[in-house]
Amino acid sequence: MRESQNHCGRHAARSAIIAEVRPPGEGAVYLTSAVRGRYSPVNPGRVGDRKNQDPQLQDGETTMRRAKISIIGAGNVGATTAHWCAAAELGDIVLLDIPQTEDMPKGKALDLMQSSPIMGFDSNVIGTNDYADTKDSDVVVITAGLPRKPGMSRDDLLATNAKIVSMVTEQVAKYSPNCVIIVVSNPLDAMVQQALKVSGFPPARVLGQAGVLDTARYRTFLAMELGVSVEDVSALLMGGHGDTMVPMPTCTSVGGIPIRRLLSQDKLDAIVDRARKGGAEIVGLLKTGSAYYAPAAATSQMVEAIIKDKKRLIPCAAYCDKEYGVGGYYVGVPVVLGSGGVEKIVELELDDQEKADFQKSVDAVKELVAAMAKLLEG
Ligand SMILES: NC(=O)c1ccc[n+]([C@@H]2O[C@H](COP(=O)([O-])OP(=O)(O)OC[C@H]3O[C@@H](n4cnc5c(N)ncnc54)[C@H](O)[C@@H]3O)[C@@H](O)[C@H]2O)c1
Ligand SMILES: O=C(O)C[C@H](O)C(=O)O
Repeated sequence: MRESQNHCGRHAARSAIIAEVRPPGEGAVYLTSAVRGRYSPVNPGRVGDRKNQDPQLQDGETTMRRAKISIIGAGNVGATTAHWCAAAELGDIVLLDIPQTEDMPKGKALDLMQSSPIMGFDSNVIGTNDYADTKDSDVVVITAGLPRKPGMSRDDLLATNAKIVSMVTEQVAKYSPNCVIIVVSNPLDAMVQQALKVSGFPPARVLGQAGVLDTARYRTFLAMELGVSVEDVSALLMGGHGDTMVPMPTCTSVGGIPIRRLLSQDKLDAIVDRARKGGAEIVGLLKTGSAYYAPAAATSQMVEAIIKDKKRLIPCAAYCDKEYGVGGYYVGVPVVLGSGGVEKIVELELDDQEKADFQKSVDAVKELVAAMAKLLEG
């Protein structure tokens, strides 16, 4: 085993039970590593649900282990998300694709594992075509589905991807009833709505990735224009993951300086426009598919927020009912993301222009969801 091959002393110590802790009201929890997985600070409740996997444990004792992340769809976004998650040692990773892809997910997983001695991570990565291997995941990322090609809009993927996301979600919910689902497949806002419906999960545990990516694009273009570090650019975009997404100049600052004091309205408008069309720009360059490095980085940031219960305040596609008066749809809003999934939707006072733009975006999402319902009925 890898454990015994390197850093012998460290691993020898790890393979023994290294500590015993008793969270209030729970049985003994043994912090173990090599054999049963390292203690993960994440989701102790969820991890603790998997009790008695070890026959040596007594009733009520639990085994802590690494967090388990399953990624459905081992294509560009899925495999790259696995890469970022493994490199950040967020947990053990299962990469799943359809049987027609045969051993492809296994090949990608093994390749990633072989980078671990160089990159210095101990996450276990497996590839599979069998949902049984995803059992009891803490987080499941759905990237299954077609990407668009030049000349297509994300909405052109609706019919095919709605069916794929429905089939995938059914299996995910069956094997990991307590997980948090992050949907990435497009058209995003409709796909995450479908995942909510099929999973039957509470809305807090089903969310979509779009806002982190869209905001990252906006921040990148602002940093490029101003010649400053991206780290100093703080920003927010709201609304659906489409051309109607809503930039929020009032929530954009660089080193604490409001953006309007640094850039003319014309320049800001041009940057906003480029961010809105950021996905299409990459599709036009790649020609064979759509962006994946930045989408995967965005997704792994969300996985990290959940796994590490970080309470990140970031934009995600979250189910909004009364919030912002949306009325039961997924749309990009700022949320607090932690081990419970969407733990809070942050409601901002919008100015008149922002309100009108946001409503336009919500209307586009509603139309898409209605079109999906028709397609799935037919
Ligand atoms: N939300 C976002 O910000 C965002 C960003 C990038 C891409 N996307 C979307 O993510 C999806 C994936 O993009 P990609 O570039 O990885 O595409 P890709 O073609 O490289 O990979 C998709 C994978 O899904 C697999 N798949 C298809 N049906 C499946 C099923 N029923 N079960 C399991 N796996 C299945 C395919 O075999 C393929 O390996 C696309 O819909 C794309 O539009 C969304
Ligand atoms: O543009 C796409 O089709 C993929 C993704 O939604 C993106 O924004 O990069």
